[in-house]
Amino acid sequence: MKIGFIGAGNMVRAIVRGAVAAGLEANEIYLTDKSGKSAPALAGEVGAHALADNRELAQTADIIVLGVKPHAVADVLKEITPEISDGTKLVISLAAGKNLASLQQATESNVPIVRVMPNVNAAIGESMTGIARGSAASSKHVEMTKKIMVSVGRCLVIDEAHFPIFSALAGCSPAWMYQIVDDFARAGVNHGLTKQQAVAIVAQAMLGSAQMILDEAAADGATPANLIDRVTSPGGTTIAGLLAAQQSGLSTVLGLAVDAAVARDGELG
Ligand SMILES: NC(=O)C1=CN([C@@H]2O[C@H](COP(=O)(O)OP(=O)(O)OC[C@H]3O[C@@H](n4cnc5c(N)ncnc54)[C@H](OP(=O)(O)O)[C@@H]3O)[C@@H](O)[C@H]2O)C=CC1
Ligand SMILES: O=C(O)[C@@H]1CCC=N1
Repeated sequence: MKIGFIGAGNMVRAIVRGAVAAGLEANEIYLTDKSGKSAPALAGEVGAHALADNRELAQTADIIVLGVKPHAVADVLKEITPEISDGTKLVISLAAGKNLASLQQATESNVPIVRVMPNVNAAIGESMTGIARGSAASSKHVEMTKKIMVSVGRCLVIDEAHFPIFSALAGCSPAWMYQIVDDFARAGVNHGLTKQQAVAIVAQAMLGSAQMILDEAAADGATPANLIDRVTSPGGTTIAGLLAAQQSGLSTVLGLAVDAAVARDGELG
């Protein structure tokens, strides 16, 4: 199965690197870009092929992944429509905010389209990816999409109505997690650690905490709130820090970040 990626930016690089590391055949991957630089660079790095234009890519590939920014998606779909209008090729869109109806409208109604929301942790096989099926796509197309995305992390087939919140919690949140680590690390620097020491300490704490949340939920249904109670000794340091953070609006701030991302998602469509 030949997979063509239109766009070779941050998200496509993450998926291609992760998928090739997981065993996807690089020789079956085709890439295009706008500048003529990023696709050859990525192709050279992993052993894939860079092609000169999107129509050639659409002719060549069996699965076409739209990896351009949301505002460019409709034009790219129109450009490749002559190559995909017979409905034999699967189109996968990564674009935030572009719903299945608008994607379908930008091409022929029989073209199978699957909408996907991955995240950049795909590069290390740790994406959390949402998948929704378009009106012309079959369960076989969903399985084909899952096969690619499972190679770079966990997948959930979700109702398309949940894409905006999924996009905030899974697509955007890595940036927020990186910000949280950076903020904690700066506080560590303020207390005498080097930035490198502080980042390593906080990143390991975040990694271990995420794994605990998943493992404990699977083992006995423990929630993050249950885990918090195990750390907060009565009269201790953790409860002092937790209350200070809550009094300064930590929960409100995180909720506002999610609300802003969901609102912006609605504007991109
Ligand atoms: N970044 C992320 O964490 C996530 C992104 N997404 C979605 O993925 C998509 C890509 O985002 P991201 O990778 O961050 O964006 P980037 O800006 O990093 O990459 C966009 C890519 O599209 C290429 N491009 C632009 N126009 C064309 C065109 N007409 N034909 C071929 N290639 C073109 C650019 O080429 P060139 O390199 O030459 O400029 C670039 O390689 C977006 O729709 C976004 O919503 C989804 C989930 C997470
Ligand atoms: O910021 C964005 O629009 C994209 C979608 C999710 C993560 N990055």
